[in-house]
Amino acid sequence: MFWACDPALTTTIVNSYQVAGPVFQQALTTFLAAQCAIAGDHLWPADATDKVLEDPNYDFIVVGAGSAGSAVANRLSEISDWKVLLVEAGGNPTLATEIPQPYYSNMGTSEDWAYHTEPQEGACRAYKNKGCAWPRGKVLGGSSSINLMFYVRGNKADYDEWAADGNEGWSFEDVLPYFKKSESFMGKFDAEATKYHSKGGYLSVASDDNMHEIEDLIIKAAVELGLKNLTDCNGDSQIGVMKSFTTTKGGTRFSTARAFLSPIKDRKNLHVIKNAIATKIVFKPGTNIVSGVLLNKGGRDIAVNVRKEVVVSAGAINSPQLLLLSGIGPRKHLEDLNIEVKADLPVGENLQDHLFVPVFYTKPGDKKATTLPNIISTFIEYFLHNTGDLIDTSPHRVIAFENTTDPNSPASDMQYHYLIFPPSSYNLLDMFRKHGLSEEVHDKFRKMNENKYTMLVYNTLLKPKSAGRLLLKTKNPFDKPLLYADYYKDIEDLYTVIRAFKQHSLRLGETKAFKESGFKLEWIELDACKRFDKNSDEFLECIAREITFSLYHPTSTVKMGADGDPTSVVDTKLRVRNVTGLRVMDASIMPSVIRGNTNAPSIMIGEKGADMIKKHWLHTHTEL
Ligand SMILES: Cc1cc2nc3c(=O)[nH]c(=O)nc-3n(C[C@H](O)[C@H](O)[C@H](O)COP(=O)(O)OP(=O)(O)OC[C@H]3O[C@@H](n4cnc5c(N)ncnc54)[C@H](O)[C@@H]3O)c2cc1C
Repeated sequence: MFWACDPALTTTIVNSYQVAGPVFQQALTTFLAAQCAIAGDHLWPADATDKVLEDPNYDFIVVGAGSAGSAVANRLSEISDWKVLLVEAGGNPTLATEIPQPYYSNMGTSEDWAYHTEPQEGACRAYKNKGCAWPRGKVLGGSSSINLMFYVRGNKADYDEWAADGNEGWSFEDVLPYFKKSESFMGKFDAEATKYHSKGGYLSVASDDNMHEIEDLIIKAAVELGLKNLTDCNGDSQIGVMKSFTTTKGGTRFSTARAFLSPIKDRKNLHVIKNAIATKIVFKPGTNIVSGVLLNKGGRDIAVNVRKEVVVSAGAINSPQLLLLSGIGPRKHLEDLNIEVKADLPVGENLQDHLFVPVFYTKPGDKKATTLPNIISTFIEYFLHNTGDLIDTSPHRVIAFENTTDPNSPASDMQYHYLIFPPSSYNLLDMFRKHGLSEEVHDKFRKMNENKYTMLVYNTLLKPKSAGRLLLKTKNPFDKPLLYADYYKDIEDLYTVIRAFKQHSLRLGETKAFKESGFKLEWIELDACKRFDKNSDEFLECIAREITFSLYHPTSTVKMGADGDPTSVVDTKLRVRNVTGLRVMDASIMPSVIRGNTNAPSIMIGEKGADMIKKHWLHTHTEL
């Protein structure tokens, strides 16, 4: 029970403040009601553990209620004859997940799987444990409940490249209807928007006419550097600078839990079991035909049977982990762990991600915004009036895309984000500590941010040539898998980041807009990079290898590919090869990571995958 929604508790709390007078009591009541309205348990489907125990037989079992899984469960349960079970390792969204602005506050909480990459020589060197932080949502809505809410679909070329590699049905033209199907676009429908956006879907996509002065500044500076000012990176062209659309509505985050689960929370044929982990896919004895899933809830094993199909939507880390635990993966790796091999497939290979390296700009400022009374009044304003700084992700909404080798190419190789930290904001939320960076970086960032606005330009490598891999550490489903990011394994990736520094991020300081604003380039003086001249490539390389970050977009570990593609795990209908009754639908199936943020594409994959299942079972009625 979310405490602010409990009438008895609310009355007790309010009554205990009688001495403060009726006005205060009224304010407190409104405050508690607002909290309940934002994140109360009544908003989400109830937990169905009792129903599962009573009758553990389903037509479909969907593992993971994240970006893709929530969409899949919703669409499959539209067929009232189908009994659908959605299994989620986490619980309900919380107040912290639902307030848009302090998104990094969810890192390291119980709503985060909190993965870290394995130490590697050439990147993530400035982290305490030498591995980059890979947060993943462990909550209804999955990573869409803890993400930064940018609504970006990627570049048309991404999908056309997938199709050109033999993934029939996955060109941009093929996937656009599924992006539109999921979407309830809240911006203006001009000619371009009408082509690319739609109103009828579940997912609110917000476009805000208000421009924060810092957003305006960044756009002006980027335009000075030659980028076009666009209104929509999901429109005709992606290359340029713009204010991103966001998955927010009415002052709250619009996760896929809010979009796809909340409106159907009482649907009779959809059961949602929460805080339950799928530990193994089960097969009919002596066959490769899937018969169900083994779950673990609070230490208790629960076997659930499936009549039609299991859909794994546990994300790019947990989906391959579950397949490997179930005997689907590289033979040698499985045999080394004494796991019976069901299908010898390259699960966990081809791990791709977007890394970013920050460049810092600072300007003197007043600490006032981050003093305790100010923070409290900001929260009060949010709860009582649903206005103020917390209602959206302003002023962090600007993004830019460019191709650093060919300015005329329609396909980007770099994306820029710009995050602004008010003076002393580390007191409120220390992004560097949350990510596990060393005390040295943390202390130097604090010093930098003490009396200054600090802008971090995220130089994000969009089309990495390097790929890593995921392996099981042990066959215990509760042990985290080993994540080898292998950033910069292909040295071209490092060169692209350095080019981006020189073409964009370092040049921002030379623009009239930045000069007038007072923002100046400032480096964190890392001991490891001290010996290099700041104008040299060696210095930039050092920075790129020390303070490497993940932009939280791991993909492609259960790669989709055409028949005959030995690197693929699923076919173009997302069916796991050499196994019957099992599909994977989430970011892990992307043949290669798309040039943009990965939430909207994961939802699209869920929409398209669910449609494939419907077409199969409703129109052909054949066994898979
Ligand atoms: C901090 C952060 C910021 C980001 N910012 C953005 C952004 O601004 N815009 C954007 O487009 N993208 C962003 N992303 C990326 C985007 O959110 C993800 O790529 C996307 O949500 C992935 O969707 P998915 O369905 O593949 O997996 P997820 O959404 O991660 O869903 C997987 C779900 O499966 C559950 N699960 C896992 N294993 C099991 C199991 N064994 N049993 C039961 N349940 C299980 C998980 O708990 C989770 O709920 C961000 C991600 C993070 C973490």
